[in-house]
Amino acid sequence: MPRTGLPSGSGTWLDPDIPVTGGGPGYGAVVESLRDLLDGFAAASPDEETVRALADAFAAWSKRLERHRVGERQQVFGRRRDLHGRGQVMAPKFAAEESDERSVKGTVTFGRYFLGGNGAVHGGAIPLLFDEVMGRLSNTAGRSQSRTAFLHTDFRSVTPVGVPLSVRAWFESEEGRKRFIRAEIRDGDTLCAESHGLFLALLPGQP
Ligand SMILES: CCCCCCCC(=O)SCCNC(=O)CCNC(=O)[C@H](O)C(C)(C)COP(=O)(O)OP(=O)(O)OC[C@H]1O[C@@H](n2cnc3c(N)ncnc32)[C@H](O)[C@@H]1OP(=O)(O)O
Repeated sequence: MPRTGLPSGSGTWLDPDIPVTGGGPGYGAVVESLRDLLDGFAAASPDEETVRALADAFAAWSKRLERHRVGERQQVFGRRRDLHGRGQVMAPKFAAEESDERSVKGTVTFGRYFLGGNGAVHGGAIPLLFDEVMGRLSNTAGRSQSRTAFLHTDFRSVTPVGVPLSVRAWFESEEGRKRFIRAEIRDGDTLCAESHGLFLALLPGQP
C-alpha cells in the first residue's frame, strides 16, 4: 500500500496487467461523458431554463454521490491506470501509444474547457499536462514514488484547442533520488511547448 496519496507504481505505462481499482467497467465511459460535459458547458451560452435545469441536475447528482463518498485510499478518480488519463478530468486526457521504461509517447486534445483565449490553450493547463505525464513516467517501471520538485515550461508557439497533438516525455538523467525528465507537445512539426522537471524519489515517511 502506498504511504502517499499518489497511486502506486506499476510496470511500464501500457502494462496490460494494471489492476482495475474500483468503479467497474463503465467508469471510463462516465469520465469521458464528464469531459464532454465540461467542454460542452464551456462552449455553451445557455438560456435561463437550461441553466436552471442544469443546476437542478448537478445538485441532484452531488447529493446522490455524497452517499458513495470514500476516503482517499478508496478513491477511484485518478487511480484507474488502466484508463487513458487515469480516469480523471482535472488534467487533459493523455492517451499513451508507445512506452518503455524511460519514455512515453502519445496524444492529447485539449477540449474547449482548457481554452485560454483566441483558440489557444490556457497557459496553466500545459504545465498541468506536463506534470501529469512526467510525474507518471517518473513513477512507472517499478520506480518508487516521487514528487515534482520543479517543473519548468517554455511556451514556444500557441497550443491550439481542439486539435490532436503529439506528446513525448523521456528520462534525461537520474542521479540518486533525482530524476530529470523532459517533455514536449507538438502540433505536427511545430513545437508548441517543452518542459524539463526534477522529480525526487520520496524518502521513508515523506508525504
Ligand atoms: C500517477 C501520478 C501522476 C501525477 C504526479 C504528479 C506529481 C506531483 O505533482 S507531486 C505534487 C507537487 N510537488 C510537491 O508537492 C512537492 C513539495 N516539495 C516537497 O515535498 C519536498 O521539497 C521534496 C520531497 C520535493 C524534496 O524534499 P527533500 O526530500 O527534503 O529533498 P532535499 O533534501 O531538499 O533535496 C534533495 C536534492 O534535490 C535538490 N532539490 C530539491 N528541490 C529542488 C528544486 N526545487 N530545484 C532544484 N533542486 C532541488 C536539492 O538541492 C538536493 O540536491 P543534492 O542531493 O544534490 O544536495
